[in-house]
Amino acid sequence: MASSNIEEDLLPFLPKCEHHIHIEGALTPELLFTLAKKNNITLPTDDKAFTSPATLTERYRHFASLDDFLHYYYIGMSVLITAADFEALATSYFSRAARDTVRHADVFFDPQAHLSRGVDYPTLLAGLSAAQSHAKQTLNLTSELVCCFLRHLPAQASLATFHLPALQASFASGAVRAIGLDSSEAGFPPHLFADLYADARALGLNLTAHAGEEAPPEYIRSALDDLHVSRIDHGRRLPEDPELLARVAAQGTLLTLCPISNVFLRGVGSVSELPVREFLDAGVKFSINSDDPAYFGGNYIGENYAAVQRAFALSVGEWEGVCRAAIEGSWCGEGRKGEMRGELERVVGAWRAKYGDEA
Ligand SMILES: Nc1ncnc2[nH]cnc12
Ligand SMILES: [Zn+2]
Repeated sequence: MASSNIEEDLLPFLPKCEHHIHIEGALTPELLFTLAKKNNITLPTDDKAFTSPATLTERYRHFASLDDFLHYYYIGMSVLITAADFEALATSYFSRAARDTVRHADVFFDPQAHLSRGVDYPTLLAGLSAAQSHAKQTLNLTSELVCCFLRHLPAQASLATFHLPALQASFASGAVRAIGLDSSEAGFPPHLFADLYADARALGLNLTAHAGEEAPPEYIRSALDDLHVSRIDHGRRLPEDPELLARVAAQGTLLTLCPISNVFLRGVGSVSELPVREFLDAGVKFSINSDDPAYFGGNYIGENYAAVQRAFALSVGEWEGVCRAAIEGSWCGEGRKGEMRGELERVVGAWRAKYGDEA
């Protein structure tokens, strides 16, 4: 039997599903400067990081926390004005993701951060939808949109935004089939958003929320009990509550882990400190994702898979399980899941035929 290196011989070929990508977090410094120029947006003059794409890239290597990152994230997205800008952003993400064999992506976007700047919802949705159609036709990459609400703003504001006619129309048409909760975590517990999630649930939307990225496991419990989410974004602090860990495993809730993000935002010192082995041992389902790849060293999903392999040396069977959980936890149709299951079987089967059962 030939000898194999899983990182090089298997991971690049696995059909991947990305569940935790903020489209605004895919805005590269280069595109940011290009759009700022095109749209006559003045970037902060009192911060030397905004001198050039190179200085901004360098600044992004030194985030002190989630909130330090969010400061740059909200400034960055101020360059997005027209439908074409949103289309260019999403197309750049989809093209890059396809190179990492992403077959399906559930993509977050932050409407409140655009509406507050005077960008209307139909404009941003037109741009994102055009990029989605193009990716489906040309890249074999399907996607769904996840409308995220900003938890640092009053819950009443998220409810008012949710009930705007333009958002309601996007839910009714199926253009947007899910909601999420993001931005600063600590001090903004999920239960504050129970009314929003109750209304979204009544419409049959899929539900997720960031929890346990910086804040303790009580936030994960609140997202489950008060918001009734079917996924938890991050959830890295779950093992601090063993009883909750057992419950998440038993009920099959999917965590959308973002290993390299957690290092860039100083939640952990290195990927090896994440509880990936605990999750595997306890039977907790998770997917592996990039979060805001343009802000985190240009590390997209493939690099996150590789980082997990370097830190935890998963077996081929374990990778098969991770990819299967990601497929089953995706918010795409059954037909698409069937295609991805088939591709996963073919890729793992070809690997086993070449290298043996667990080389
Ligand atoms: N990692 C993250 N956590 C919370 N909100 C976000 N918005 C964009 N990226 C985020
Ligand atoms: Zn996130």
